[in-house]
Amino acid sequence: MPLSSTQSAQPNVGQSLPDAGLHVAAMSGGAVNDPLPDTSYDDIIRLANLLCGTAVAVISLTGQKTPDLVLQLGESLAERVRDLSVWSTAGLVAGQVLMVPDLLAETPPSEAGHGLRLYAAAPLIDSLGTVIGTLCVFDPQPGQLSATQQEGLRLLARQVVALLAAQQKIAHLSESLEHLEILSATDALTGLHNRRAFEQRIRQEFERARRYGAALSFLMLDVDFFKHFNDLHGHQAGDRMLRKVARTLQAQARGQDTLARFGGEEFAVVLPNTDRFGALVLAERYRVAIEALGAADVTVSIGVAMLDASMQHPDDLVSAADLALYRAKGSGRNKVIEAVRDGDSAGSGSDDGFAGG
Ligand SMILES: Nc1nc2c(ncn2[C@@H]2O[C@H](COP(=O)(O)OP(=O)(O)OP(=O)(O)O)[C@@H](O)[C@H]2O)c(=O)[nH]1
Repeated sequence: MPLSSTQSAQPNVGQSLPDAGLHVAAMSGGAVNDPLPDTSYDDIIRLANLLCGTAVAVISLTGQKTPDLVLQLGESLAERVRDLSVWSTAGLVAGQVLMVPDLLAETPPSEAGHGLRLYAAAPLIDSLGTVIGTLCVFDPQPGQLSATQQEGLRLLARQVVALLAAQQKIAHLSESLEHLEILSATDALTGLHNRRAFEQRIRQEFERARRYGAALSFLMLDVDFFKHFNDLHGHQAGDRMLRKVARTLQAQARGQDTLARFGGEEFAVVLPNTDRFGALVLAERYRVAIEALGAADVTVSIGVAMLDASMQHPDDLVSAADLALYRAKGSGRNKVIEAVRDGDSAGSGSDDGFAGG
């Protein structure tokens, strides 16, 4: 990945001299991400050329292969730059600028086709004192950098290191932030969405469904007699069972559905674009899957609610499902019961539960 884009097309320095003022930036692949604008590196490269009166400037990171360097400088010159850096490790570590007044004098004629003669490199030294690369300048004319130019190049090299460090810090921070965001939306016990993430999702889906007239259904599930399970097997076994229930529900869920732990032994499922029949079928599938676990007779009761015109707030949908769940509990548990719908007099779905299929 280049630290900066080239100002013009890739220079073929193996065959012709680059235009005066041309600058090139290169680095070994993928060491840093891109949160800082590449123009920062462009500016440094431009400054290096202005300061030194040179034609080409390159930021090169060592330690890895440098395909971009090869691409931009040509095989033979890239090789030469690497060799020079190796030769001069001692000088570079001391922070000195390495200068070769005439590369031609040091290069076998067969490899001198790049046409660049003056070469000077300031080391990029990280906070541990390790040389991590160079900021180098090249020119088609042989020559020398003055003491002031060398000092300027060294200072610019320090700015490159500062930019790289800032870039790495930003990348690290954004990784941590991403991790925190995931953690803050996840239920620690089951790995499902937590209540907070659920509330955000149901709000979004509620608004979306009302705006576009789309179907939206919601399930509230509660593990039956879970207090008894805990009393019998202990709280830790209870935790394991909740994880198992969560995994089982997850295995049945579709990609668009949001499965969350609502609290305690209660789970919630938001079903976008799902009508009444689809929701009842899904709920029955969940119920059967938990029953089929055959684990210590663990079952779930499920209340099913659909968005209707009377509902003004996501809580209305949740309350409707909650009431249906209450009826499922009251009518024997291990049941799927549909909420009373707008316009129903006595409510739909008998308390005998839904027989899906
Ligand atoms: N192990 C474990 N138990 C929990 C957790 N959260 C809630 N519980 C338990 O779940 C039980 C819920 O009990 P109740 O609300 O009386 O309901 P129930 O026993 O499932 O009975 P019904 O819902 O009426 O079928 C309580 O004993 C809670 O302590 C948890 O994270 N881990």
